[in-house]
Amino acid sequence: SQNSSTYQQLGGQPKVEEIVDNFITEIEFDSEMFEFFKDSDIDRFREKLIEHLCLLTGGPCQYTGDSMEQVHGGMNITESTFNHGVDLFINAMTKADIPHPIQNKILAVMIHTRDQIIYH
Ligand code: HEM
Repeated sequence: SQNSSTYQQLGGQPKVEEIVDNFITEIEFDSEMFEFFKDSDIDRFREKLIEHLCLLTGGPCQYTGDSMEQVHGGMNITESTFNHGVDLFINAMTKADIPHPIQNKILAVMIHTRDQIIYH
């Protein structure tokens, strides 16, 4: 409905966690993406991405991680790598059975982080 948040529509915290876990699996099996994460603390990444996705979709969360610029600024992420990451995220949502209209709502808010993540 118009009055409920995207967070509620996608299924709340259990679904946010399922999407993030699926996304981590997608990254692990993708050599281009895994290269960026090979020295990362994946438990921290999981925790912060869950908070971030909850907040991004209007859920009752606080984000305690670093800013998108701080985290991604030194990584030289190209537009093509960013788009590839979005594709993996779509796979993660599809495997969590998120309906396509809800996927589109999530992508619409996520796209605002693009300029903070791509290398300029
Ligand atoms: C496809 C391009 C992307 C790449 C290659 C990438 C890469 C990374 C890497 C390697 C880390 C871990 C940093 C570390 O170990 O300290 C990270 C953290 C993170 N990323 Fe990305 N990322 C991408 C896109 C995104 C997008 C689209 C979002 C959200 C909309 C996002 C949200 C986050 C968050 C919330 C963290 C955790 C920040 C923290 O720990 O404080 N990333 N990213």
